[in-house]
Parts: sequence; C-alpha cells; structure tokens
Amino acid sequence: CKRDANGVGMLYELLRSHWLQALLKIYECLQQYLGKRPAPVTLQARVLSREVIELLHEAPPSGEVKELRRLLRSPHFKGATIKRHEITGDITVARVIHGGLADRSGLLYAGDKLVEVNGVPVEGLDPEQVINILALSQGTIMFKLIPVSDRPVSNQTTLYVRAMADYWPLQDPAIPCADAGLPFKRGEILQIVDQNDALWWQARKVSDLSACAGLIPSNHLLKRKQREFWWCQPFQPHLCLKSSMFFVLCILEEEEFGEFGQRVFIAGFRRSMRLCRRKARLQQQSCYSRCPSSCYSALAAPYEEVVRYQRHPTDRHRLIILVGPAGVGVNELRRRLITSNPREFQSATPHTTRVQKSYEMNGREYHYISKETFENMVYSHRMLEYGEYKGYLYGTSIDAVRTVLDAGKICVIDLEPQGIQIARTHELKPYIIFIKPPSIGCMRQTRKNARIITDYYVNMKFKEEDLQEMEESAKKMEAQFGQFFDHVIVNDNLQEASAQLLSAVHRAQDEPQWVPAVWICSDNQP
Ligand SMILES: Nc1ncnc2c1ncn2[C@@H]1O[C@H](COP(=O)(O)OP(=O)(O)OP(=O)(O)O)[C@@H](O)[C@H]1O
Repeated sequence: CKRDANGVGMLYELLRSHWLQALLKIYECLQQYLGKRPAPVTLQARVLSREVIELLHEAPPSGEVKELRRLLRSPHFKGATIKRHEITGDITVARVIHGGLADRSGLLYAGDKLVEVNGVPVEGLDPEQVINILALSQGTIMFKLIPVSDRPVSNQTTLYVRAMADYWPLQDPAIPCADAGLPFKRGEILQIVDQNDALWWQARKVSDLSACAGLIPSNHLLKRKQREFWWCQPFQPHLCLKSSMFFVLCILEEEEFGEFGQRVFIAGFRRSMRLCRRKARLQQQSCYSRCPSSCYSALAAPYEEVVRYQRHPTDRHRLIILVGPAGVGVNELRRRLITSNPREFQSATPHTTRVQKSYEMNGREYHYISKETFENMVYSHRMLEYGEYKGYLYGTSIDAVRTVLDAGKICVIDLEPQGIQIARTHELKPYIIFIKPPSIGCMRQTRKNARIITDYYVNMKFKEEDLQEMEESAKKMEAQFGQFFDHVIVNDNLQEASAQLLSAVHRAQDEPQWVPAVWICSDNQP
C-alpha cells in the first residue's frame, strides 16, 4: 500500500517489464543508426533480435508472432536479385529492390559483378548456388564485388496505376525471384517506383507504402501472360461491346405514393434498366458463344494509370453508378437515397419509344422519342444501356445524366456491369459502387419479407435457388469487373447499407479519389 502511494508501485512494475525494456533498447539502437548510411548491421542488433525472440516466447501464440519469430531467426536477404551473364558467365546484381536492405545499405547497384560471398568464390556457379550460400549464411554477409562502371542514375518518376488483373508471383514460374514478387488483386492501386527493366518493374501498394518494393510484370509482360492464358481469364468486355449495351428489359411501371396517398413522381426514378434474372443468363451466354475468338484480341490493358482527383466544389458532381446482381437491393438502396433528399440526388430520366400515357408528362417519367431518334442516339453512342420490351425501346442516355448533373444534383443510376466501360469518361467521372450480397445464411434471415420484383415474378418470395444465383452472380461480377469498383457495400442490414451508401456518395464528391489519369490530363480523352 505504501509502495503504491502516488502510483510509485505501478511505475516500478512498468519499468521492470520486459516489453518496455526491449522497446527502450530498440529506441536506443535506432537513435545510434539514425542518419548513418549505410545502415550498419551490428553485433548489437543481432543480440537484440535474439532477446526479442526470447520475449516472444512469452507472447500469446498468433500468426504475427510466428512470422516475426521466423524473420528474426533467419534474417533473409530480400533486397537484390542476381543473374548470370549469358556469354561471360559472370554473376551480377540484376536489380536492387527499392526500400530493401541492399538499397538502404547503399552498397549494391544493378550491374555490380559478384566475386565472392562470405569468402566463397562465385565464379562458375549458378545463381541458385549463390543463393544457397546466402541462405546458409548466418549473421553478417560479406560480398566481394567489382562495382559497375556506370552506376545507373535514377531519373524515374513515380507512377500510380490501378491493377486491372490479378497477379500471384508464387504461381509464376518466370519471375526471377518469387519471394521478391508483389502479389496484387485487380482494382488495387500500385505505386510503380522502377521501370528500368523491360520485363520486371518494381512497385508498392499504396495501402502499404512503408513496405519495400516488390517485383511485378511490366505492362508488356503482363499483357503477354494474359494472352497466353486468355482462355482461363475471366471474361473481359470486348471492343464490340464498347458501344451501348443492349438488354432484354423488364419494365415495371412503378408509382411512388407520397403523403396523403398522392402520386409522387421522382424524375427518372423507374425500375427500368434492370435485366430479368432468367433472361440475363441467356443473354450473357449468347454473348460468350457469339464472340469467343474476339475476347482474346480485346484483353484490356493490365495497368491503368491513375491520379488523385479531388472535385472542386464548383465542378459538376461525379456520376454515381450502382452495380449488383439482380435482387441484391440496388433499386431499394437507390430509392432510399433519392427519397432521403430529392433536392440533392436524382436519377436519369430514361428515353422510350412507347406511347405516352394520359397521366404522364414528357421528361418526367420518360423522354418519349421516335424509334428513329432512339436509334440515332444508339449509333452516336449516347446511350449508356438500352433494351427492348414488348416491342418498344427503353434506354438511359448520357444526355439524361448530363441534365441532372447540369442542375447541380448528384445523379445516381444503376447499370449492368457491361455498361461501365461506356460510362467511364472524363465528362462523367463515374464513381462505381458494387452492392454485394451478404452470406446466404444472412440473406435467409434478412430477406424473409423481401420480394422479387420483375415482370415475371411480382411479389414472389426469394427461394433458396434465387439466393444461390445471387451469390454466384456477385462472384462472377467481382471476378470480371472488380477492377472498376471504387467501393463495395455488403447489403446485409438495409439501414446500415443505406447509411454506408450515403457516406460513400459524399466521399466520392468531397474527398480525393484515384481516377484514370486520362480523365484529368487531357480534355480530349474519353
Ligand atoms: N438488406 C436487405 N434486407 C432485407 N430486404 C432487402 C434488403 N435489400 C433489399 N431488400 C428487398 O429485396 C427485394 C429486392 O430488392 P431490389 O428490388 O432493390 O433488388 P434489385 O437489386 O434492384 O434487383 P432487381 O433489379 O432484380 O429488382 C425488395 O423487396 C427489397 O426491399
């Protein structure tokens, strides 16, 4: 009790604790290293890592602790790759990984010729044998080398790209060093720090810029890999589909009833452009079977250059596109967003060739136009998507979106994912939100009172197969179009999903986002 007066006891326990002592030691060492280049790997550091291993024995077992122990036991030389000169047989440093140990030491450069590693001559050895010597080395590694005569001057500018494909270095037998590879998924933003090599670039993920760089295939190489394996790649929208998308539509003439049972029309808010679930499958199959060979030639570029874009408050708003499998709740979420503030949010009024009904007003429910005008709009690529229903054409046009944006509102539309390519323009700068179904178990709970609403199935309950179809379709959409999604919302709880949608839409307008560089760099680009 006496010792605890004024917290003295607590302070005593704290200062005696292993973890604080280790932390203070690390701090002391780092202070000594600070500003010293090359960073010395001293005896002290090795002793320290042994002590940290001891401390980790007391830590509760977890994946992170295991990994840390592994790294501390065998400090691996991740920082440079080597190659053998085809003619001379010399072993040279092929590249130094940015931010890695070798780079930070400032001692190794691409092109340096290795003579000895830890006293072992490397002449006549294969790169694999040299790596074995390195792997078996403990503690300090000594290189004897002949420095390259012309040290490369780094005049690289950092480039940011969105990965349009997945890459798994461990599954790539061609990578010079799989451990040095950087795995990435479509949609991730990469910072490319080195493009000196025609085949292998170096990059980091913007989500982890403190990590050292990893190897990624160059644009040219990844494209070549995609071509080789095009048959097992997810389907990419091909050029013939770059013009407007044609769909078999299901149109449901919905009316909105406001307070006192008055009919309220929210301009352009129609359940018009969604595919019928059964027909959608047929439609997509026919697309696969129609152009199997052209899919190969039209594989998209593997990386898309991106820049940080912050909308100026006086600029037009970005178009908000909702994408999701049929039945997931795209319309419900869109309806809730628009009705929450119709002065801020609005949908685009569709065009149709059908006859105007007596209670309808041109430009409110639809823009009523002739078939010829409609077709002209399609041929001049002014339709984001369009389709036919009972002999009449219906479509969402770029002009209708523009009208909403010009009025200073945020335009919110839903689109089949195949239409994303057409909407991705400098003018509309769309922000694409994928509405994803939760697990089937969760949907069984939350969709008990939900109804399938299409022209075939009005007020039908969701069956098990509908939920499975939704899950499958969502997986396919993510695999094929995930690279275009700026944000993903899992529609589990409707209230929460609506709140997430609202904040995502505001973030898209008010906070910096990665957008294709062509949208910003040139006014003439798409
Ligand atoms: N999170 C949710 N919890 C419970 N019910 C939901 C949820 N989200 C949507 N629903 C209900 O599911 C049904 C289908 O939703 P909605 O019509 O918005 O789907 P959709 O994605 O637009 O698909 P479709 O175009 O085929 O109609 C509606 O009854 C809707 O109220």
